[in-house]
Amino acid sequence: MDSPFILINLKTYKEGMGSNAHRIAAAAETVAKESGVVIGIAPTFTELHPMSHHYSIPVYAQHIDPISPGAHTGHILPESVRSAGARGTLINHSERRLTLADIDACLQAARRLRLESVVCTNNDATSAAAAALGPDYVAIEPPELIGSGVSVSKADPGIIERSVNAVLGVNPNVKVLTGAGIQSGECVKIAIDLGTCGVLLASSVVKAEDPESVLRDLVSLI
Ligand SMILES: O=C[C@H](O)COP(=O)(O)O
Repeated sequence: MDSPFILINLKTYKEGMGSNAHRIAAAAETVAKESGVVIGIAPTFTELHPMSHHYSIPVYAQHIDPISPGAHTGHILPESVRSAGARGTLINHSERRLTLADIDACLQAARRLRLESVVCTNNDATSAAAAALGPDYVAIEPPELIGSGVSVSKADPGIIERSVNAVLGVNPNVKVLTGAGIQSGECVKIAIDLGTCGVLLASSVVKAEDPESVLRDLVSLI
């Protein structure tokens, strides 16, 4: 079995920018080394290269656009994300939704560039649809729990279980993450016991006064 995976999305929180982004990345690097858990970070686009340059942890983009190099303005070019040192990318985050056709085009770009793909979904039906497109990961996140402080692991374990079954039924090579309100080692353990390989989270780490101690707690039961 692969190592458990924790992916920290810094979103556009002010607490996740500049020196704070470095503080969180350094904490993630320390805790990953101590625990053997893979901890990745998804900073804002302009901080992809500083993060990939300074830290050994995997760095992910928060989004790519389904475009190739050419006459586009104000888009996120998958090639630029790759050359900034990203290991992979989120696709279709709840706060950056795409059409199914665009998700497919983003996945083709990710495969072409050898970027790991994490397609976010909002329920088990969309998890199955995403799995049919063959991403590396599907991340199931009930939108109403995102940033709520209420953990999907405790409030809605059924959606995790149903999504794991839906994804594995469609494509057993796709790994499942879950997210929304994840804040403790107990939340992570429940998610893993339900068949996911880890979690996608943001506010509990990004807004913490001491991100390192939250990360230590998150890995404590796995
Ligand atoms: O990308 C992360 C998710 O949207 C979860 O956010 P949250 O941990 O703040 O609920």
